[in-house]
Amino acid sequence: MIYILKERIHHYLTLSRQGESCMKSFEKIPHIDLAPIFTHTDTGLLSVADQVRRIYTNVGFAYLINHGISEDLVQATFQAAKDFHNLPLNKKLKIRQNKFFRGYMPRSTSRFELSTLEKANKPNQSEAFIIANEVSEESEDFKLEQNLAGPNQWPEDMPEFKETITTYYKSMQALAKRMVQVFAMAFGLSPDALDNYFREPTIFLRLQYYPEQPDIIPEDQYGIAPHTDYGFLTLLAQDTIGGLQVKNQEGEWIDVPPEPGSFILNSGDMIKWMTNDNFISTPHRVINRSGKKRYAIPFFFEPSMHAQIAPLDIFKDADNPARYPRIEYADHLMTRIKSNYSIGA
Ligand SMILES: O=C(O)CCC(=O)C(=O)O
Ligand SMILES: [Fe+2]
Repeated sequence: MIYILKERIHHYLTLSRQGESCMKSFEKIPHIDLAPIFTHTDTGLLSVADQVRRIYTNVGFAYLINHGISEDLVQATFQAAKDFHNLPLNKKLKIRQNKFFRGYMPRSTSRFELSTLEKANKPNQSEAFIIANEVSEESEDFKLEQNLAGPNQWPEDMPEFKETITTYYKSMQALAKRMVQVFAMAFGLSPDALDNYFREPTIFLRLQYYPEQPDIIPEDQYGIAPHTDYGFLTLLAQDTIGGLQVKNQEGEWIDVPPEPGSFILNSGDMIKWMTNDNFISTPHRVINRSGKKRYAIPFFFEPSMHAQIAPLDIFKDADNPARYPRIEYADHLMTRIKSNYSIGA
């Protein structure tokens, strides 16, 4: 099975390199039905991997349906996000984001300054509650207080909040791990070929809140300014308000309207890096023009801090040498965080 996919991907990559300039850009976001990956049949997995390859070499975003996560859990998590953001400011500030990036991020403390994308001069009009992966107290990073290795912070007296968020986190982690296997197959590798990069995955779960913005919004005033995600993949739940847009190859901003019951999956910079630019990491942004509060819950699944990331052999040959050097994931992540946030160890 793997062999067939490998042949196919080589054929496809040759074609897409030849036809790069005439590849049609996208105008809407495609769907991926995940039901076949839970039936564990080879053909089912292969057909999903095939769609993943087509979509993430071209669009970089898709709606996932039949993903196996209960809608009740998603709704409970949105309710928890609202409960948190409705707390009085002084309570939220008690767990203000620590130097490990965890806790409450007030408005105006992040902006995305990326040379390759549009410049954001104004801070993002959003707030967040952030938890990240637990790190062993025995680890070097924890002892040295580096690479965001430190404790999560939870609001006082809200045990059910912690329980709901933890349950959601664990469910999303299981789905993300499965999707890494699907991506491995989409790369033309065996399903477990990428597992080593995610032995101690770097994970961020953010409860994002975008307040109502005034009717007239200056050009460069965003809920989140244009950016690409730093890691490997992001699984996003958004509420019914809308406002997320992604940029196609023509430079047009395409809406990603809410579709209840689905997640959005987008590929991050590490997928682009490991595939030597064969897969893409698509710029996106949020502008909340609805006149209402917007909530969104992105789950970021990223390589282990000390994973070594370089273009994979299958994406290199004499005519296509590596476009990126080998890096340690922590170096990439910390550089991005330091340039975009007013916090970070
Ligand atoms: O709020 C959203 O819909 C997207 C958030 C996002 O892009 C991010 O947090 O990286
Ligand atoms: Fe993002």
